This record gives sequence, C-alpha cells and structure tokens, in this order.
Amino acid sequence: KFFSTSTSRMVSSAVKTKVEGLIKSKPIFVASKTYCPYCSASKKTLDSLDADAYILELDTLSDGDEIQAALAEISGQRTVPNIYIGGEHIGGNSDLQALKSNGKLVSKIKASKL
Ligand SMILES: N[C@@H](CCC(=O)N[C@@H](CS)C(=O)NCC(=O)O)C(=O)O
Repeated sequence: KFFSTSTSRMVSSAVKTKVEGLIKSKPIFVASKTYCPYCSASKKTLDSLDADAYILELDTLSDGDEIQAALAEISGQRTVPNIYIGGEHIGGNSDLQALKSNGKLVSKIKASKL
C-alpha cells in the first residue's frame, strides 16, 4: 500500500477529540478489530489479568476508519490492536506481550485503576 497523507483529511476534529477523551478517561483503552488475531491475543492477555479494558471493535463501527486514522495521528500507529494503559501509549500486541514477559504489565494495570 502506498503511503498517503489523505488519512489526515479524513479525521474530523470531533472524532479526534472523542478518541483523545477515551484515551484519557479509560484506564485501559484498546482499539481492536473482531477478526484480528493480534487483537484476540491482547484481549486474552488483558482478560487473564482481570484488566477491565474499554474495547472499540473498529470494524463494527460506522466511524471505525476515521477512529483508526485519528489514532494514527495521535499515536503514530495505524495497526490494531492499539493499546493505551493509564493514558500511556503501549503499542500493539507485541509490545503488550513484551511488557507481560518483562513483568511490568501487572503494575501498569494496577496503577491505571488508582
Ligand atoms: N505487530 C503488530 C501486528 C498488528 C497487525 O498486523 N494488525 C493488523 C490486523 S490483524 C492491522 O492492523 N492491519 C491494518 C488494518 O487493519 O488496518 C502487533 O503486534 O500488534
């Protein structure tokens, strides 16, 4: 796929503000797609740690593409899952699994609940 700057023109300020608000207000925010295996792995990991994640399944939302474009602007990441814990950008599933492996995920989840 060719690099395109058109994503920025797709994003309304209303949607960008909405996404920024969710990232700030939800202890754990995950942008996901129902058919994405990396998303399934992340959701399973968060579930196993009793993490109460707010999940948007972008492929089921009418403004899902625009939310994905807004996330690309906000986080510099276009792929799903796009994970935030305590307002901090974690990254994708590989980043989440790395945090789990190095033992830092549980404390981040705990801190996000405070
Ligand atoms: N290394 C990434 C892989 C994520 C990935 O490849 N996700 C695919 C969906 S399964 C994606 O976002 N494709 C582009 C899109 O759906 O717009 C991770 O660990 O999260």
